[in-house]
Amino acid sequence: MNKVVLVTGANSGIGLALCERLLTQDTEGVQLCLACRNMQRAQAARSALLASHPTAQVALLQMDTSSITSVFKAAQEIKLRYNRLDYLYLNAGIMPNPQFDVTAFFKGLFSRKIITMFATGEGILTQTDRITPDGRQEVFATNLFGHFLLIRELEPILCHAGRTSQLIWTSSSNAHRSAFNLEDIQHQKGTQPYSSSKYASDLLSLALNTHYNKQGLYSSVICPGFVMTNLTYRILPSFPAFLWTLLMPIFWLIRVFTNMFTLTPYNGAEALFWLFQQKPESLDPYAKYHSLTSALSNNYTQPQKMDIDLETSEALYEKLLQLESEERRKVKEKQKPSQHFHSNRAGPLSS
Ligand SMILES: NC(=O)C1=CN([C@@H]2O[C@H](COP(=O)(O)OP(=O)(O)OC[C@H]3O[C@@H](n4cnc5c(N)ncnc54)[C@H](OP(=O)(O)O)[C@@H]3O)[C@@H](O)[C@H]2O)C=CC1
Ligand SMILES: CC(C)=CCC[C@@H](C)[C@H]1CC[C@H]2C3=C(CC[C@]12C)[C@@]1(C)CCC(=O)C[C@@H]1CC3
Repeated sequence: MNKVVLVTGANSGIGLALCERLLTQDTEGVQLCLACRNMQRAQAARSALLASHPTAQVALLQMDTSSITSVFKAAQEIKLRYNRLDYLYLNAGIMPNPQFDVTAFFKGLFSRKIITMFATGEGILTQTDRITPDGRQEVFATNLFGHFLLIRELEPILCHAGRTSQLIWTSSSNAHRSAFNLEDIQHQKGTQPYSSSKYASDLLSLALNTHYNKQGLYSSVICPGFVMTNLTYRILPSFPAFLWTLLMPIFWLIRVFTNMFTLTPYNGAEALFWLFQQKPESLDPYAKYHSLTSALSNNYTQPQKMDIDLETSEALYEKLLQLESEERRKVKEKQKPSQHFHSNRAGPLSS
């Protein structure tokens, strides 16, 4: 039976490279669904995939992970289209308005933390977040909460007796405990919403394993390394794309010191692809699976223990469940007037 694979943020960068790799390995055996916010970009991605794999099954789905209504609507559509979902890649992500601290960067160059700085971006990046029309912090909503709601909505097709399904989060080496605060899970107060959202995804993955493993659903976290994509190009907006290309020899040199400079989306997708081939029961819920590229350009995947604990992961899970109830209540409130006219029809969000 074909494996059904859904990838969020699949129209570019690491998500698109993963789709290409999945089809290259098994064109006929995979039913791909690209979940994207922009259908024009999604169409372009589909055409590119079909150009190299003309017989592949590639479907498109409109979903904006920052919008509660869009996520609920997309989940309904997925449940109508598929009666099983084998892999759900939670890959869509943003880092809006990044500010690159040039002074900290030059200080870092002459400190003992130079390798860590290049591997994680620690200490040199901050962001200014925005509020979504739903009233949530945009980075939290896009990178974490929209995905959480999607998983909860897709529970019936993810959890099946007698078979397993996998959730695979694209996290980051930039995920730090210090950026995350249980009292401010949306990161309203700080300047590192990206790091906070990625650390929250590490915690949430652990909690999902605690709550869903017995139903055959497993969650893992990967880090793609540092990859040149739209997300990273925006970090230095005044830096045109060709200057990034000119920096490539320096980046290849840095690879001698840190194998986290995977640089291409293909290399960055290594761990995502590797997890596709693993038995989920054999994976470590406390590990982050890193895509790594050696100085000689060999790709491999390596697990590294995450700086997370069960207690914090459970506390975050509880808070997310509370937010979920709030959102469901709001949606029901909005539906109330129209219920008058459609009294006997169960609404898409009635679960
Ligand atoms: N590049 C890197 O070095 C690293 C990246 N990552 C993570 O990898 C993931 C993929 O990013 P990457 O490939 O680098 O960057 P890209 O910007 O190329 O890809 C991000 C994808 O997410 C989509 N997306 C963004 N916001 C939303 C939204 N609200 N709803 C639906 N889709 C959305 C984008 O769509 P659109 O094209 O419409 O913007 C795009 O398809 C992200 O989670 C990122 O945090 C982690 C570590 C390092
Ligand atoms: C020579 C020169 C101008 C170097 C600039 C390098 C920095 C812009 C990068 C060094 C490490 C990079 C990095 C990221 C962004 C760009 C760097 C800071 C990320 C934070 C991007 C998003 C992630 O999820 C993790 C990345 C870690 C490394």
